[in-house]
Amino acid sequence: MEFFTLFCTAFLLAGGLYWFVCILGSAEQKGKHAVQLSGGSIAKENVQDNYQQYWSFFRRPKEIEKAEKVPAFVDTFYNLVTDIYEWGWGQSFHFSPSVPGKSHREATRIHEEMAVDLLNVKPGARILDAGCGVGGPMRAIAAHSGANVVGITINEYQVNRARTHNKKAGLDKQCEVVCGNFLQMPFADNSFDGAYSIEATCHAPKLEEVYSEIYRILKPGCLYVSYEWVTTELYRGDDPEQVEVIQGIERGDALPGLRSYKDIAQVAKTVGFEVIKEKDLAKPPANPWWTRLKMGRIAYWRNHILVTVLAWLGIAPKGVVDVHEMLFVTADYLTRGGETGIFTPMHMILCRKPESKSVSSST
Ligand SMILES: C=C(CC[C@@H](C)[C@H]1CC[C@H]2C3=CC[C@H]4[C@H](C)[C@@H](O)CC[C@]4(C)[C@H]3CC[C@]12C)C(C)C
Ligand SMILES: C[S@@+](CC[C@H](N)C(=O)[O-])C[C@H]1O[C@@H](n2cnc3c(N)ncnc32)[C@H](O)[C@@H]1O
Repeated sequence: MEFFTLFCTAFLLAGGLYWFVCILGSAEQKGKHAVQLSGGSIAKENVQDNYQQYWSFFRRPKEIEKAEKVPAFVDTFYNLVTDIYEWGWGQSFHFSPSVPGKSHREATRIHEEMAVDLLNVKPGARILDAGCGVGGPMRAIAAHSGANVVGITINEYQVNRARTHNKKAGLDKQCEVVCGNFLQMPFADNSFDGAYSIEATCHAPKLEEVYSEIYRILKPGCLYVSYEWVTTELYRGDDPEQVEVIQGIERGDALPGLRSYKDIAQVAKTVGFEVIKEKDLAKPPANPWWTRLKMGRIAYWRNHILVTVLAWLGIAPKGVVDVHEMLFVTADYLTRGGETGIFTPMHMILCRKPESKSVSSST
């Protein structure tokens, strides 16, 4: 009898633990499980040190001004956060307006499909995803449009994750992933029929550099759409509370400095684009994008306990607790940025590379 009681208790405890870690702990059906959390390409024992290194960029503000150091700093950031993002958010690392009656997953897909619809590309076209993450948008866009998508990301761990997901989804023929810097892309001039970037170019120290690269690889007459992270017309740089929110967003999201909405079209024109459309997709009638962050407050606490226990057991790297804590704080700054309207992660700009000027034949 005693053995039976012991057996039942152990069975219930093991079942409960499995449910807590694998069912509750995974917010997305196909995301990572909590037990698989890693530091990306960083060895388990070095995660904590790399987290400290990440913070040192902000402790010494001069470092961040050195533009050439930014891609390496962004790479470290994505080693630290990629698994947590996938586990707690899904395979698309961006926001989208909430859509009444639709799940987060559906709202995300709608936002991604809108990008490729704006590009007006035909099935079989070759399009670029600048800053592709683990490829959530790339797969949705390839499936929706029939285009062949080439994604580029600075982070090698994401390249491997994206390739694995592409294969699993049966989209590996249509989706290619390259590890590289979008400030110096390994692609020929005039070789793409369209390009998009979703919440990625905010990591570029100088927007001109990434926009001019995208301009270079696009065929004349083709379109580029970007969803940019910017401060809005409501942002006041002399209000300490607002400055704190914006700096909080920069620190928790590896941003070398948020730009103003006013700068985006200006930069696009400077590198040669014609600006066709510009719109903050977060503005009403769109529903708030930040509710998904707010509604997960209980889930955050559950995740925090889970991550702490897994690190204590030696299953997750120690530094993962710090990274999770940092994201928890960042979620609050992002929510405040959204609620006050001083920040948007979806300032959309649609541009065209002009048709090449016809060369008049000499007589
Ligand atoms: C475009 C970028 C990333 C945007 C978002 C995908 C991420 C920004 C903040 C992230 C998160 C914050 C809180 C985390 C939570 C504490 C954890 O338990 C589960 C994951 C989070 C919800 C996580 C998920 C991704 C974000 C929403 C930037 C970097 C340019
Ligand atoms: C917030 S994630 C968005 C990913 C993807 N667009 C999505 O929505 O799921 C930003 C992406 O930009 C990439 N990135 C940032 N700086 C980069 C650079 N200099 N070169 C290439 N990729 C970069 C990151 O590696 C990451 O994949």
